[in-house]
Amino acid sequence: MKLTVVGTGYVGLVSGACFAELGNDVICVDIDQEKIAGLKDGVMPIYEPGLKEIVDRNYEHGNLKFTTSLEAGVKESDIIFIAVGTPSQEDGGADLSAVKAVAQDIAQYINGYKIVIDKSTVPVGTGDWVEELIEQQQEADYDFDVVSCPEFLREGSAVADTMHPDRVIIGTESKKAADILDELHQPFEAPILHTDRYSAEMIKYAANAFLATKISFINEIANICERTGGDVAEVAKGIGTDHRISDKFLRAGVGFGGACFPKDTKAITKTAQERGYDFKVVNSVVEANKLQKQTLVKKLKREVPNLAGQTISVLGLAFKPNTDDMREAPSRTIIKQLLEAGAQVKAYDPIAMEEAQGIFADDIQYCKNAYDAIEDTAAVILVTEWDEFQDLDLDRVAELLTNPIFIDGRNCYDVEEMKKRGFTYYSVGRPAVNNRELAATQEVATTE
Ligand SMILES: NC(=O)C1=CN([C@@H]2O[C@H](COP(=O)(O)OP(=O)(O)OC[C@H]3O[C@@H](n4cnc5c(N)ncnc54)[C@H](O)[C@@H]3O)[C@@H](O)[C@H]2O)C=CC1
Ligand SMILES: O=C(O)[C@H]1O[C@H](OP(=O)(O)OP(=O)(O)OC[C@H]2O[C@@H](n3ccc(=O)[nH]c3=O)[C@H](O)[C@@H]2O)[C@H](O)[C@@H](O)[C@@H]1O
Repeated sequence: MKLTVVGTGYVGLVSGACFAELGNDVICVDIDQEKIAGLKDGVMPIYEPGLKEIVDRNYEHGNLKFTTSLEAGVKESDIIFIAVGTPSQEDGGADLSAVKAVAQDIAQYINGYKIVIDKSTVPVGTGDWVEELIEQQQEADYDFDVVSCPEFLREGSAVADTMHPDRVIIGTESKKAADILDELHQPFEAPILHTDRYSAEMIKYAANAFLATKISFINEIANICERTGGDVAEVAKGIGTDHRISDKFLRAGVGFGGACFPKDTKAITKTAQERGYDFKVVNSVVEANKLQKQTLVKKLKREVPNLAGQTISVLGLAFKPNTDDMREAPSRTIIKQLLEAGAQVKAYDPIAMEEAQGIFADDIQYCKNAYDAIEDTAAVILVTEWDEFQDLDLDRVAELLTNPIFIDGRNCYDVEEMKKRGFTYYSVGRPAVNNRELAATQEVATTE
């Protein structure tokens, strides 16, 4: 089939490349000329494992094309995916200006029956006004259908998620569009759910809000474990074996970040509020997440109450491993807190260093590896659980630190092991190892 994907970001590029890989002719359109020129030269605008191979292969084969011309994209394809960004506005609502711009362009260039698919995450009802806009602004009277097919890929595993989705949602009441889209999605061999357009739009927000709720829930259980005793990893395992709960998305940590959970939780509460409904659960999820991002520096301050003039190392800047995306990354809150307290920051991330320079400029020191970041610092804060941070040479880490203080935001290390090695070790929802208290206990033990 002939497809056009408008917006060559994570979703547009990955889904465009995957549809091409499955034998379709795909045109990827973007207004960003530099991005399109780079893609034509084989330069990926994002770091995503496995993506470059698929893009290169299909570009060379001629069934994946890149252009800035939406006119060509609309005229040459029967199916047009809208995959532009829908970032948060100041009030938390979704900024739909890019979706509107694309809808206007589609109206201008439509030249026959088209299926316009909204793949961007958009509030319920967006499909209605996209349809109205195209209907009112097109010059002729071409038939078209507007369908909601939300995307569920995760960054870092986007290619695998796209190729093997848990399900495909097709939100339309048009039988013609549904039949064509069934055929398009057949090769994914995934369950296809047909819904009306409103439900499809809501499914996306409900899914993200629910997953975010699981994370904030387990983070709060972790915070309580720290006060009562108990190990949150054991608790997560204990509740996760109940199939009704499942063990997925129950890793306590430093709060969720990224391009979607933060913005989509705010957008769904905003939509509810606009309709006179206070979405209490998700409002609390947002609030709990904001506080969670601040917990690591609070733990550090228990050991180093005055951070002014101290140098602290931060391991991991991306919001999660296997991506260079730093949108709403917890590292940003942590570094801001450290700088405001007068500390200096040495940071390292395996992939996101360039991205980080665009954000922190000269405010922090960029290091060439984890050990370089740790050297001569008063404490290390592990923020993103990249593989290479889960297997550090701990003796070397202890030697390089001026104080063996290790704040682990992702529970990468074993508490007993860290105790044995003499670290002051704080993790999330597990017992802390505090050298001062340890020394005191040992003293008591010796005197007794
Ligand atoms: N990033 C992710 O993992 C996921 C994102 N989503 C949703 O998909 C949508 C897209 O997200 P991302 O791919 O992350 O966005 P992005 O910000 O990475 O990319 C959006 C692209 O759209 C382009 N664009 C903006 N206006 C345009 C226009 N008028 N014509 C052509 N191109 C235009 C931009 O230049 C940019 O390249 C959002 O609604 C997001 O919530 C859904 C699932 C996963
Ligand atoms: O709408 C979107 O854009 C996407 O948002 C998330 O995907 P993504 O943000 O790429 O990454 P996740 O793996 O979901 O992680 C999000 C955040 O939650 C955190 N997280 C995740 C899982 C967990 O158990 N604990 C936890 O703290 C991660 O560290 C990260 O900061 C969803 O998982 C995707 O299904 C969805 O398509």
